[in-house]
Amino acid sequence: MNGIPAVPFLLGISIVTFIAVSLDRLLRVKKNASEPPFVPMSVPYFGHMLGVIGEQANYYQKMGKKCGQKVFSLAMPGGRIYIVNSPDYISTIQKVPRVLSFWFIEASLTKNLGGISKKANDILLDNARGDKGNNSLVVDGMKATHAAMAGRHLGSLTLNAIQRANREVNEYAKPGQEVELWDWVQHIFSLAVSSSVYGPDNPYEDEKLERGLSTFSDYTPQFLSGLPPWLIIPKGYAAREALVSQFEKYFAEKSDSTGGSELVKARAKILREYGIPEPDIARFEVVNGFGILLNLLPSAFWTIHHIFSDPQLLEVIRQEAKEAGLLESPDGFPSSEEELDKLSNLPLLTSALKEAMRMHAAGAAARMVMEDHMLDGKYFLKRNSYVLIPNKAAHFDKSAWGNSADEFMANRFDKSSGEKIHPAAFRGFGGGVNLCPGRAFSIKLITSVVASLALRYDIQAGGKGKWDYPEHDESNITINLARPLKKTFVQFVRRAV
Ligand code: HEM
Repeated sequence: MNGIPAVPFLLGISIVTFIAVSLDRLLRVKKNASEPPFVPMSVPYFGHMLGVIGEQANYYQKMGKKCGQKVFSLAMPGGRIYIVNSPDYISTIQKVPRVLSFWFIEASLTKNLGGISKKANDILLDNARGDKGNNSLVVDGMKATHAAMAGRHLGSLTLNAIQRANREVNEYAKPGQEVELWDWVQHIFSLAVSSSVYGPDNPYEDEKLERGLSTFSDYTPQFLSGLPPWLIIPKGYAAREALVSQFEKYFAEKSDSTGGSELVKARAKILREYGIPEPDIARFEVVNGFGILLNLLPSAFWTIHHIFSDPQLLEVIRQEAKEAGLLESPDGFPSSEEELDKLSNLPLLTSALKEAMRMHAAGAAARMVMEDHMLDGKYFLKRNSYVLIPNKAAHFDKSAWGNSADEFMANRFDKSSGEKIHPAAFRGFGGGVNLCPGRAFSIKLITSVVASLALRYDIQAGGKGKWDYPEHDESNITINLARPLKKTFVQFVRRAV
């Protein structure tokens, strides 16, 4: 031991070994032989975590290709996540919603995301696992939401949204004026949806708040980290608190019961019945904004982009809208609940919307494993782990969509085209008991605006007159679709009808 004293040297070795063994115990995943195969990683313990941080949901698809498996495990420090890239297994997952739970995830994330009080969080988490019977705030709240978006409530909600969209389109589709399409879409659709949900005192009438919801949601991972948001993400925190303060005013002035839709009334009612403190109701509603608004906006954007950038498709959509009788409606928008039926006669436009949602999917649906479970009798899933279902993987699966999976085919979802679609391969609105209750509303609103635009306007791309592909911004983990990365400048040109 030339020059190095033996005792400190051995002590040093022992400390390093002790730390290494302790870290290994802490970070190593004890695998069960029946778990989905684990994909090896290049950086010990942290490789997959770094991959997910760097590439988000695209990393899951990459690992699927690397290991050649549709169901696989990624070891994370101290745990694992399961990735399901197969429509067949998605169907299996949907059959056990209480064991592989979306509702539990929603409940457990609301505390940090919405900044709700301890009392509200305790009420929300009480029986969120479902082991004390069937009732809990999260399940009863979902049931109330689904009921408020069905039957006659759905008709009035949809009509109100469409009428507001009509007003905004007339105001903001000014011929000869150049607008940025994503900006325009966000404005028209945010106001249409939020005014129909919240009524005359709609907090999102203030454009700063309307855009603030996106800003708030962009910081979701940081909110979920549990670190003080006012310190680490002052911009996201300020955006959330500005919304909360406007919604506190909204509920304090009873704007929900005087002018709000059945949806906002039903949700506030169930929160009050469970004893949620009044200031927390505003916080719950701000988080609900993600579901109500954020997926709808890119769905509308990509539908408009695909249709108006393709003159042949636009012409067929125009013809379809005429045949559905929309030319006889004021400005091409249904003006009564009976007239909403006209929107059911737009099979190609409805198909093009779903195809746009398929092509531009992002993110992943998440489920929590509530108890040890054998998926389809084949794969062992360990309690308290996450199952992730990347939307893109299902949407581009060639075994489900055929060789045209990578192409935009406007009529793919039109039943008359004869294409059979795997029941779990389209994840646009989720599936099973968690199927989106806003889907009929969203489809009618978007198809209504696009049909009216098609009948009344041409949309010309600015600059060189060529529609460029604006590419994907997939940075927001709460949105199921990519937002456009680059700006698209356009001009509206009135047509003679
Ligand atoms: C184009 C617009 C929309 C898209 C793409 C969309 C997408 C989705 C998806 C993918 C899910 C399932 C999540 C999962 O399984 O992990 C979902 C669930 C949900 N959506 Fe939507 N959504 C849209 C509009 C709306 C609207 C307008 C509302 C309400 C006004 C809404 C309320 C909900 C709710 C409450 C759930 C949870 C359902 C449950 O667990 O029972 N969505 N949505």
